[in-house]
Amino acid sequence: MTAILLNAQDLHKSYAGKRALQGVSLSLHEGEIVALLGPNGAGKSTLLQLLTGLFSPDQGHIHVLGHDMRTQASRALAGLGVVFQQSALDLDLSVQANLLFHTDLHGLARPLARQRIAEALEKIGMTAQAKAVVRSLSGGTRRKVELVRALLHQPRVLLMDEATAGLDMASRQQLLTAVRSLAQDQGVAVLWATHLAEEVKVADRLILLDKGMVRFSGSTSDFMQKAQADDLYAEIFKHLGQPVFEA
Ligand SMILES: Nc1ncnc2c1ncn2[C@@H]1O[C@H](COP(=O)(O)OP(=O)(O)OP(=O)(O)O)[C@@H](O)[C@H]1O
Repeated sequence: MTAILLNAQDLHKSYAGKRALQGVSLSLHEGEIVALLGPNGAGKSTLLQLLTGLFSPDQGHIHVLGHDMRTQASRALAGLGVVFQQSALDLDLSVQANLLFHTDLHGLARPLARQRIAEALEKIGMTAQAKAVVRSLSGGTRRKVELVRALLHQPRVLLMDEATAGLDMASRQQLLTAVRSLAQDQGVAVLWATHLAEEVKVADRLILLDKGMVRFSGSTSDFMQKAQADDLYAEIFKHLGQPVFEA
């Protein structure tokens, strides 16, 4: 059995009395990609906000690499890389300056940081753009910088919230391939909130959230069977499109 890198137990969160999460538990194992699905308002963003330490749950616990998000936040956060839907880049700074800002936050020594940044940019063919101001880059290129940024401190867990928003098909494919190899080659555990069939396809497991509760956790084939008997699954199934389950 592979190691559990992230473990969330019985998470509850309400906003002004409105329940957004009602007892959500999940774990992410080394090297697996888990797709997080759910209709609008299901609680996906809330869950990711709790997992990334942005907010505290009203009840429940989150451990990253065994570190409690509440009492050992900096250790827990050191194990996490995050790509949010909204950009975390400063548009008026260069690519390099943005990346150095992130490595400084994580306490990486500058020589090591510069080396990692140079290697990462080379890998995605962006060496020539290291000095470019982020505002001058296309949306897709900015997303690639976001992913590089999220990985510079070499986290063991990667959380992605609709991370391919705004990418064209080719760029999305590149990102999928990069994430797949992170999981396979480096054992990174990935939680990927998405609405896109092709992203679900690379997942090892699906978690379906609805009305703040986990309605399903399992393989795509199990999900498919449920879709034949349950309206909610059928709806998600229809929304994602059948090709996702043919692979
Ligand atoms: N800051 C907030 N204040 C009040 N209610 C909120 C807040 N954030 C989320 N909610 C409510 O909590 C519930 C869960 O919302 P959340 O954004 O987590 O869902 P989601 O699955 O990410 O939805 P979407 O797919 O539309 O982004 C919704 O009913 C939403 O209206």
